[in-house]
Amino acid sequence: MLELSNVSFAYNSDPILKSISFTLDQGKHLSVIGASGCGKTTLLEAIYGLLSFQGEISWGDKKITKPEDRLVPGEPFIKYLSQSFDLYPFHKVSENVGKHLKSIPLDEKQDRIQELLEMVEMEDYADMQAKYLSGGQQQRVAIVQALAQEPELLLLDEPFSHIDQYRRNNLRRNIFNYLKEKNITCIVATHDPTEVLSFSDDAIVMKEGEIMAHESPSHLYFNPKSRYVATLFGEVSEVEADVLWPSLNSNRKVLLYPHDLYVEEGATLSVKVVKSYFSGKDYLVEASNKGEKLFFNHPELLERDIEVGLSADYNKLKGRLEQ
Ligand SMILES: Nc1ncnc2c1ncn2[C@@H]1O[C@H](COP(=O)(O)OP(=O)(O)OP(=O)(O)O)[C@@H](O)[C@H]1O
Repeated sequence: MLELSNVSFAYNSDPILKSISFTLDQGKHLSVIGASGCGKTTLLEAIYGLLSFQGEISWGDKKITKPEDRLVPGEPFIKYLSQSFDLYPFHKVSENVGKHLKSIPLDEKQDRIQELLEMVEMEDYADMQAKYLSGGQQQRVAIVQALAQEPELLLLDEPFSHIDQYRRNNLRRNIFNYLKEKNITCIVATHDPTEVLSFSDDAIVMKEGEIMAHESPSHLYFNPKSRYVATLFGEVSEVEADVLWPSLNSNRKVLLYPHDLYVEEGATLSVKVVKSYFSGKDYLVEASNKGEKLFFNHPELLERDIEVGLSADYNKLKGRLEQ
């Protein structure tokens, strides 16, 4: 189990991590999400042992050391994939992967390199020098380098950020399924809601160096405690509950995702359409209500300036009323 207790860190006088505590069981996958600059990378660096943090981090009975305690900073049983890929540019892709397979007999090595490259759909590039790879291809090789050693704990910093949408889904399935099979514990810093919702057992939301929420992804999604949390999953509207459900007689507000709102004749929430954005299966409609921006999904294009009424299902959303 990974355990952080009261971990704090500052580069100068401004604290970047503020008393972070959580545990993560072996084999579980945790997403760390939050606005840019909230401290996700710094958290991964502290766990890997690259920073002189305060507090304590342990993996089972091993304490994570700090840079001053080691000749080469970083723990050998952890693999950290940072946002820079660090490939050897003049070496072939297969050699870049092979370097991370040190304790494997030579006759098994080629098969293992092939198997790993297939997982990220890079087997056709095995003999190419890394310097000729695109950014996304380099990232795919860096991912398999991280997997090659089968670490006990894997730390991934935005691991699919350079990979096109078309490949990303397949790669994510391959990689996270592989990690589960091998019982490798994993922490992923990400901005991508799909990584949180589809591939994590747990999620941590960070804001300005603090943990705002630590929950299962579905609980986080359906019960966001604040607009900040909900916004990490997409567009969010904040509406007075009274306007949507007058009989409630409440001055509380409710956070709504675009799919929570639907057009209904006679609905009490009246909005003016600003713009419709085609999103494939429907439109994301931006609208305005007394100067407040709102978003809802609609199956057809709605022209600018038309007025529509919007409803939302109270029974489904009552848990989301602000306290
Ligand atoms: N070497 C450094 N010296 C001083 N400040 C730093 C240094 N590295 C990072 N920071 C600051 O620490 C804060 C947290 O940065 P960090 O990279 O952890 O954020 P992040 O959540 O990973 O952001 P992003 O999502 O943009 O990658 C930022 O304000 C950043 O400017």
